[in-house]
This record gives sequence, structure tokens and C-alpha cells, in this order.
Amino acid sequence: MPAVQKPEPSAEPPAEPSMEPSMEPPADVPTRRTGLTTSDREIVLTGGPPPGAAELLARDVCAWFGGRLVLDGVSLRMEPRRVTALIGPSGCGKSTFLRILNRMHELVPGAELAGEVLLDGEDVYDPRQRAQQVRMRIGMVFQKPNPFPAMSIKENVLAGLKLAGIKCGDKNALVERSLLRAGLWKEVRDRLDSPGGALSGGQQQRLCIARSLAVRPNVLLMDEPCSALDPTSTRRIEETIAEIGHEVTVVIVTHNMQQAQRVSDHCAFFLAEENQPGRIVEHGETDRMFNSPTDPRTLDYVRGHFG
Ligand SMILES: Nc1ncnc2c1ncn2[C@@H]1O[C@H](COP(=O)(O)OP(=O)(O)OP(=O)(O)O)[C@@H](O)[C@H]1O
Repeated sequence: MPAVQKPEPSAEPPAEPSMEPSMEPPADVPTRRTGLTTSDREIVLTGGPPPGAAELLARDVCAWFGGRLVLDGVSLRMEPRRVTALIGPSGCGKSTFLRILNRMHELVPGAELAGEVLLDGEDVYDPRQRAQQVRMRIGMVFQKPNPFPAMSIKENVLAGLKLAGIKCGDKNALVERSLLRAGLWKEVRDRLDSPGGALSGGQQQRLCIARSLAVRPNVLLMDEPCSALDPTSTRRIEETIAEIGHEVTVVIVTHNMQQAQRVSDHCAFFLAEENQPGRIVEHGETDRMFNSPTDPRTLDYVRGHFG
């Protein structure tokens, strides 16, 4: 087995909810739906990630579970302020790859990996990097919404700050801004002290996105964030992705080809052929991947012929 990068004793917090970073709005440009402006920059966070979206670069990433190779030689650049979709049939390693990006893979007993993941050029697996800090900069939204059900909506939004030890001088403004960005503010502004668990599934997922955004991540990973939601909630989350995608690097796993086309700028097609580990067959601009891919397997997949 190749060199395994495996640091970090396990004094880590539970994987979920993830640490969530945040983002700066582009200077002087109000965001599309929220009308937020540069005055939002005045919400000062102490101890959080450096501001802005970051580039994620995976180089020759391999992954094993219990000695079985499940991902082989995956290299991918995920550009800042763009949405990258990971697509491919079940079991080809999309979620494993996503979890490697913010060091959640190492929480799985028997999991190993090799290769490099660079966040704006810094190796996230450098032994000097703490996994918790990495997960603060690279947030994660899961398939199933996981708010703290007994905590209030407001407390849920602020929960990531507490876990990451980030201080904020104006928590009310941060709560409002995070909920605005997640597209939930109008629906909950009159009941911020109600429990998060009382929201609908789609609202809970947007609450989790708000919780992630509150810590101002540089990257937001989303693992099938709409798979448990109805079509209306799915559309609302897609709108949210379109809005935040201008401010933070987004990497999303989705089985829904229409969704990949709607939300992503760049697309990577993963495939694990029979008895083989998952690999990237092809990646590129989403329009090209869906309209004129170079590999016939990509065309078959995006046209729904298999998977
Ligand atoms: N915790 C684990 N222990 C052992 N094997 C695992 C574990 N998690 C995933 N695998 C295996 O790794 C391979 C890749 O799984 P992964 O979940 O990353 O694929 P995926 O493309 O995300 O699938 P899906 O689309 O169904 O979620 C599969 O063969 C899976 O069985």
C-alpha cells in the first residue's frame, strides 16, 4: 500500500455538525437576493478563518477502507467562488473524496489515504495543521439536515462559532446575515428563539447552511444536500447555492443530473468500473460535460443510460 498520510490522534469533536467557516461579500457588490452590502464586513469575527473563498486542489488522492482501495489517483482543482459538482454512480467514491477534502475521512476506523489536498497552497494534511482548524475553513453540509433540535434557531446558527472558539462582537447581526445568506431569514426572523427541530426539513437544511456560513468558511462541501427534501425545498437550496457560490468555493455531490447542470460551473465525473477503485473519468465546464463530453462513458452517464 502506498504511503499513508494519517496524522491526528482523535481528540476531535464529533464529525457532525461540521465546523463552518464563512465568507466575505465581494467589495461593494450587493448579493443578488439579499441586498447585503459591504457594511456586512463590519461584523468582526475573532479567531475565524482568513476571509474569502479559497482554491482547493487535490493531487493524486487515493483512499482505502480496511486495506481496500476505493479511490485511485484523483486530481481535481476546485476553483474559488465557483461551484464544482461531483457526479457518478453509487459507490464510485464521491462522498469519500469529499470527506478527504476536509479531513473527515480520517475519522472512519480503518480508513487511510495518500496524496495531497492543498487549500490555497497549504497542505491540509501537514502534521502542523489541526484537523479542527481545517474543518473550520472547509465546512460541510450533510445529506440529512442535522441541526441541534433542542437548541433555538439562533443558537443553532451560532453553534459552529462556539465549537471553533470564534468570538463575534455582534451576534445578532451575524445571525441575521447568515440566515439571509442561507435564504431562511424571512421565514424565521420572528421566531429566532424557537427550537431548530421545529422547522421543516428544507428549513432545517438551510439552518445547517446558515450555521456553516456563520463561521465564514473558505470552502463549503455539500454531500447530496437535497436528497432528503421535496422539490420546492430543493429549488430553494439550489437558489441558496447560486447565491453563496459567488462568495465561497462550493463542492457538491449530487445524483441529480438536472441539479448538477443548474447549480454547477464545473463538473467531475467519477466512475468505479467492475472490481476497480473509483477514478475521475473526465472533468470540465458543466456545459461541455453535459453537451459534448470527450469520453463516451460520461455521455452515457449524463444521459441516464446507467447509474
Ligand atoms: N465507512 C466505510 N467502510 C468501508 N467501506 C466504505 C465506507 N464508506 C464507503 N465505503 C466504500 O467505499 C466505496 C466508495 O463509497 P462512497 O460512499 O464514497 O461512494 P459514493 O460515490 O459517494 O456513493 P453514493 O453515491 O452511493 O453515496 C464504496 O465501495 C463503499 O462501499
